[in-house]
Amino acid sequence: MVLKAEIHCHLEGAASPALVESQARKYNVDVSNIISNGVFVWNDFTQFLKCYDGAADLFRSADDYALLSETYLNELADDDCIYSELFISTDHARAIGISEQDYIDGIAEGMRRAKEKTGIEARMIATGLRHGGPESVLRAAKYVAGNPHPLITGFGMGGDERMHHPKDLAPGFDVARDAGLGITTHAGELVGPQSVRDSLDYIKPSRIGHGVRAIEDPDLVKRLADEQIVLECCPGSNISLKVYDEFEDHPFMALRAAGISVTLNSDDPPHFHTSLKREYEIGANEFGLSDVELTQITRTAIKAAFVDEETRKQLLAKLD
Ligand SMILES: Nc1ncnc2[nH]cnc12
Ligand SMILES: [Zn+2]
Repeated sequence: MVLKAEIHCHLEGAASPALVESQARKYNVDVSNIISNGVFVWNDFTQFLKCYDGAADLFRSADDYALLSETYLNELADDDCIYSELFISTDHARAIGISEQDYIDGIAEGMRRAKEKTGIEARMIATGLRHGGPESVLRAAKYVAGNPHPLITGFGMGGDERMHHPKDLAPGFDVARDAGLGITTHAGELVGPQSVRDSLDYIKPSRIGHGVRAIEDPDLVKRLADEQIVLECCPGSNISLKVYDEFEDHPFMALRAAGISVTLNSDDPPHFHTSLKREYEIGANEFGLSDVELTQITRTAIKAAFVDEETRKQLLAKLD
């Protein structure tokens, strides 16, 4: 049995079609535009984001969010996951008209219940939405910096990487860093190496979400290895979004061979027909990783986690 850890998963993107359909019944909403035959439907990244927002729109109270985080974390724990970092977005709270505080308290309550039941440790990474622009990222950062929560330990950014330059988005990350939060950002998923380089220069993260397209530039690969930047790789997501056609084209093993710290993650599991368990299976079956090597990947994730040192020590001890 390989113990697992996940440091890149979007909470709203982890809601299963069954859970979204049950929420749709609760709020009497038609979801046939985003779910067909029990599967999320979208064709490209832009449509995926719309589908994601449609699912997120059905979580409308602290109780709904507690149910969502508890359900996902219990599933993870069943698959031998001991640690999970979930991307959250206070923009979603604003979109559904609940307070940021209710949104965060609901998620924290779900985390508490899952931990009580399974022992799984979890933290939140607040995110700004890139396509919302610099002001919206700054607003999200200011909220979490001004309202510290013990389970919010990082700040990141998702959304459309094709929009806005990291230089313009950096002020929000400066606020979050000054508040003591760990920093990560999506880059090198939809856009090539320049996006990763600009993110390193201006956003100064210790981790990059995806980052896989760095492989297109050998100097950047060396920089990522030298600076010990950890990549939150999500191979199933990359295949689903057609960043790569086949797993044999995926650069996971090449990045790893170049000395970069890589991890395995599910991103938005039901949208990409995956789970953390399946990502580890991809590691074994497509990339040829042994159980010892997969456990090393879990260790890398925990070493890179945005968590206090005592918790990190306890988690690492479980792997020995
Ligand atoms: N794969 C992804 N890339 C960028 N933003 C996202 N938000 C949710 N999933 C995402
Ligand atoms: Zn992501």
